[in-house]
Amino acid sequence: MTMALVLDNITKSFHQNRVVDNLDLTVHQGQAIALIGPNGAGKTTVFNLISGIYPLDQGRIYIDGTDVTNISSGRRIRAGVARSFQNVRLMPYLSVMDNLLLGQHLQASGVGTLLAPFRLMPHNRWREAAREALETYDLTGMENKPVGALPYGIRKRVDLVRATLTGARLLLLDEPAAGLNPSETNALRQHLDRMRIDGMTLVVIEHDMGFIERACDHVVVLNFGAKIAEGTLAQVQRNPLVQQAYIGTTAQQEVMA
Ligand SMILES: Nc1ncnc2c1ncn2[C@@H]1O[C@H](COP(=O)(O)OP(=O)(O)OP(=O)(O)O)[C@@H](O)[C@H]1O
Repeated sequence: MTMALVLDNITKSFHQNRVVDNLDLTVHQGQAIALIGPNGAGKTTVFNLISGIYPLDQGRIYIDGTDVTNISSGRRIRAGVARSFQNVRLMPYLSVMDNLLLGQHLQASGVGTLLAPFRLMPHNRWREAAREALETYDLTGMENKPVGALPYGIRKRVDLVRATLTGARLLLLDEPAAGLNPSETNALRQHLDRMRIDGMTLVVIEHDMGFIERACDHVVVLNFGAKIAEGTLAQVQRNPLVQQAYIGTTAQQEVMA
């Protein structure tokens, strides 16, 4: 099975604070992994390390078998990593279509980027791909609407479509279900399943255990930057180390449910 992501013994400290501690993680292509842990456990930092925002202190990161440890954030995007943030980062005054085209434009390199402003070939091809993706993700008819006027759940879905259009094969999702109502959450799960069928690999930071149970097949638990458990959600919920890590936290009830 192809390994979409390998974290090989990665470590990161800020000043004297070891935030990611000798972390090993392997994610196979098409898998959806949840990264959970109490506040401050290091989850966002792991995303920042995978996407190349911060350099590692130690260890190596492989994406699709390629060692990306020393390559820039921009080149990692071209290597197939996309990220969806908790606060949707789209241009609110631009239409859905323009946001999607902008995403494709920023990701592209070489001749395509040069030709795009002149509305030559790649631009039309991108527009066609964007239209198809909008249809696939149940957003038909939305292309001319300004993003800022759309309900939050729809904006999040547009953000997901933007990520798929970058040609990403590994998607890092930061609390994708936060702020969604139950029917939007259900639709999100179905869309993520579809992305996986298409070969996308997902790593998800999420606090909603019900969502994790339905959307992810493997759960990794961090505490103080170290992996303390992994397995199915039921397995990690039964783990005494996990229960101990969450004691006294606001998420205690959810994790031990
Ligand atoms: N750029 C930085 N400089 C210094 N400390 C940082 C930096 N980024 C993160 N940290 C620290 O690293 C630790 C882990 O933070 P991180 O945001 O990765 O945790 P988290 O598990 O995502 O938490 P949460 O669930 O609250 O979002 C925290 O103590 C945080 O203060």
